[in-house]
Amino acid sequence: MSYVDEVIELVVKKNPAEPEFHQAVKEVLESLRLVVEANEEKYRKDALLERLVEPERQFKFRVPWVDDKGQVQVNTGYRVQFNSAIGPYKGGLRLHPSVNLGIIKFLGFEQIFKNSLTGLPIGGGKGGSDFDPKGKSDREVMAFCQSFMTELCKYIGADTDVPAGDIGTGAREIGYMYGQYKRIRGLSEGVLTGKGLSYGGSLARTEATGYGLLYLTQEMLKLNGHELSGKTVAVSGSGNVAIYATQKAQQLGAKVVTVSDSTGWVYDADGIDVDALKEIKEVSRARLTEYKSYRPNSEYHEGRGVWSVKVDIALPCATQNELLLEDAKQLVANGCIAVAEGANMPTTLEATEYLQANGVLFAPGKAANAGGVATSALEMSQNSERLSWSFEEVDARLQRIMVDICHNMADAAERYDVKGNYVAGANIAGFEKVADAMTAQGIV
Ligand SMILES: NC(=O)C1=CN([C@@H]2O[C@H](COP(=O)(O)OP(=O)(O)OC[C@H]3O[C@@H](n4cnc5c(N)ncnc54)[C@H](O)[C@@H]3O)[C@@H](O)[C@H]2O)C=CC1
Ligand SMILES: O=C(O)CCC(=O)C(=O)O
Repeated sequence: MSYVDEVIELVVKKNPAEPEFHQAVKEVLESLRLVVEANEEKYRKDALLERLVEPERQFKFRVPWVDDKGQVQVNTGYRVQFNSAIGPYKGGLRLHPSVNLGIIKFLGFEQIFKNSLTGLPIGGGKGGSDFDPKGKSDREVMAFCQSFMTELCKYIGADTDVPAGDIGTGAREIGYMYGQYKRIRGLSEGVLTGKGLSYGGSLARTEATGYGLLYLTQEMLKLNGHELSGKTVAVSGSGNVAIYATQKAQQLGAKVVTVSDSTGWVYDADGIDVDALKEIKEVSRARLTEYKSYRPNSEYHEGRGVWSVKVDIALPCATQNELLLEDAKQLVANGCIAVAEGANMPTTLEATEYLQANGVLFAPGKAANAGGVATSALEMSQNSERLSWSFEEVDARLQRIMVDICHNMADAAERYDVKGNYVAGANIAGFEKVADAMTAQGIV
């Protein structure tokens, strides 16, 4: 059996009931076959792959808090510190009822290679809780965040592990967590990113993941003789990534015609109204059913369906495994030319393979959504030097980083004779740096 297959088997055996983690490991290791074969003797002897798939450390903890009725609620908190070979652990905190250890491990594993691709010195980590912020009052969210940080603060720090936002964790939650960290540890430091602008946040971090997704998509199209301007785009999700992806796509001359949430989706033939979307999701924290009151000519549908719309480009920006094989078939049948992942692992393995086999340009999340964490690293730099850069400066750096990522993944694919396979290219380019750093630092 090949070394890659042995390690995939080991991961499944050692981590049963963690299907998302298996999926992420398979996707990465399958595309590293050629690199691993070229270095097999050394990697085997050093158990490099076995070390890569085993988190350096993981925490699971109780999070008790009191709801508005005076009832005590208990959630489970997680932080997985996956790999620090190239820098302090870095990655978001997901607050969603579906969160479990396997989901945090898949996200943490992806984060290792994504962070490496940014070219910045950040290792991979991820955390979160099965707490559901939906429908909770501000006071309840604060009570949860304070309790969560009371435990988490023992394991994080500006030079060790720097969490940030993810699904369910936005500026409000980061604010409450930062306040509690400072209260307990007495340190005003860049321990979290995505902070508010009045207490150490970076301009453009809110926009960064969505904007970065479009910078990379635009470059990928350019490399393949297409342009973004004039294209019709389907976006899924309506959270942080989806909103700013929609905004930047429209600024760059494309038309976004869909957005979605966990209960339904909107089709707006005239192009999504970003101001209305922001009002509904960022201010009122309401459902997409509200969109029709801003745009009477739009359509609202229950359930899923954004991938059934005829578009040139698809940008999945909601959650994992939301673009399935039948969706991929529909996109291909409708003439879609490119898919770029704003979310983490939104496309199943079978759907990815189908898209690639049918000539659709496919940018994997670890490259396409790396602009968020890259800008978080820029926030860390600003915190360390106790300065704030202008929006234009951060945005210009973000653009450069995304263009570089695009070229690095394309070049790595070419080097290994899989030209145009950006899944392989991103995995190879991300892996090479981490493997090199792990090797240089000895058996740890
Ligand atoms: N916020 C960031 O900077 C980054 C986020 N990501 C990824 O992007 C994706 C979206 O994250 P955010 O926009 O930050 O979160 P968010 O909480 O702001 O928005 C999440 C969106 O996904 C939808 N959603 C969640 N679960 C769903 C489900 N089961 N079915 C259908 N829709 C669902 C929600 O309705 C919402 O529209 C996630 O995969 C996240 O890991 C990736 C890189 C950075
Ligand atoms: O900004 C960060 O540190 C993390 C963003 C994140 O969670 C992600 O890239 O998936």
